[in-house]
Amino acid sequence: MARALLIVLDSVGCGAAEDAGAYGDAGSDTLGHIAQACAEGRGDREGLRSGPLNLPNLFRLGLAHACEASTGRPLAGVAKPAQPQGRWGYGVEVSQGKDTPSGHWEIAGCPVSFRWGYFTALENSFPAELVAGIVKEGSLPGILGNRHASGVAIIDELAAEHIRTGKPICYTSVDSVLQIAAHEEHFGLDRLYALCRTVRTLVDPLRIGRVIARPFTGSPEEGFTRTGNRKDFAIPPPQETILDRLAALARPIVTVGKIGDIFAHRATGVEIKPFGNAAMVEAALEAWDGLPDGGFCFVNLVDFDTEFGHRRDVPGYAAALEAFDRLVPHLEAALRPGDIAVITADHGNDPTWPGTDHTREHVPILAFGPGIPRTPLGRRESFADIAASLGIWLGIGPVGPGRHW
Ligand SMILES: O=P(O)(O)O[C@H]1O[C@H](CO)[C@@H](O)[C@H]1O
Ligand SMILES: [Mn+2]
Ligand SMILES: [Mn+2]
Repeated sequence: MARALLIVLDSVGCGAAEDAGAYGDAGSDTLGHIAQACAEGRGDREGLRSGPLNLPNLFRLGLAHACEASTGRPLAGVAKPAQPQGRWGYGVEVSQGKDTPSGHWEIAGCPVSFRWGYFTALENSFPAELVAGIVKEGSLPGILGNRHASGVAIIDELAAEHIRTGKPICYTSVDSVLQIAAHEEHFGLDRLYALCRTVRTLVDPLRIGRVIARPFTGSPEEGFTRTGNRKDFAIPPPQETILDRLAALARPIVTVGKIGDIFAHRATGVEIKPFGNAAMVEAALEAWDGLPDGGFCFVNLVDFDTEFGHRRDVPGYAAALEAFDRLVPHLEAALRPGDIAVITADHGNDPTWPGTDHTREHVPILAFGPGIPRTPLGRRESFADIAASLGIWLGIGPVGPGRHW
């Protein structure tokens, strides 16, 4: 029986979607602009990387073809192979929102049909009643922040005051999120998680997608660093996902990285959560090796987004792509006859774009495996085509409203 390996490269978009203008993102292009910057020498960083974007394995599977089909422009500085060895295409998001849950749920066969709640005010972002609720239910002396912010910057700015006062740092972004940063020792990690659970119930009526714990360590003298203990408290997907269908049929499921959090731990099987892209691929390969027939392994690689997209770090993003590319042959070697692997993304996060938020983009879709034909997938009108197709591949029928390939 077939097995399926689905890898989401978090934020690796391949060109502005037709509706990107409604998100302030017309012209954004995560992969295209990284390739362009690298071709022009703006992707160089001493000791890290230099030169044109070098992704020989992903290009061999059809990534450059997918980018060009999405934007109508070739990737700068990249010679694309004449005949890709994978099935390549790109997906268009139908859900309203350029956030991680929307992208992942749609990939899993559950597009988001409702509108998320957002905290749109840049300052004093949280309604007064909500702040009062957080303070009361969390037994807190108050909160800091209460505005739109980039996570690393707001910790640098407010961590000392947080330690002095015991007030957690609460902030948001253009996404449907309420993030809480607190010091692992001074405030306490378990206490931060408990606070996030409390706040989760408070923001449920506001349809906020995620409450995110952002623990950090350090001191004013040595500086502060976010740790790997980030935890997302998401609302569950509103309808069946491919995970639900597989779990109901007692199929083996392994989820790696943020997947468990994103699906509110519903039908997420054995959850593995190492820190960092390389460790996640390694853990996924190990789990895949022991995954029985009919099994599904669903992986999210978050570093592209968190470490480089939101930080608007082009050389860092390019280096992370190149590091992943070097692991692709290991993924290919791990596929047996009957297996399929799909590499895709959940939204864009163009590191050359103004601001620090996600960008509304198409995503690449690369499918490969020993028995997979090399015909193009073309343009897919929903990310949900992935769940529909993997459902068929796994013998459980198409899942969700997508059209299978
Ligand atoms: O700046 P940081 O804290 O990384 O926040 C980012 O992470 C959040 C969740 O992905 C996004 O909404 C974005 O604001
Ligand atoms: Mn994401
Ligand atoms: Mn993000």
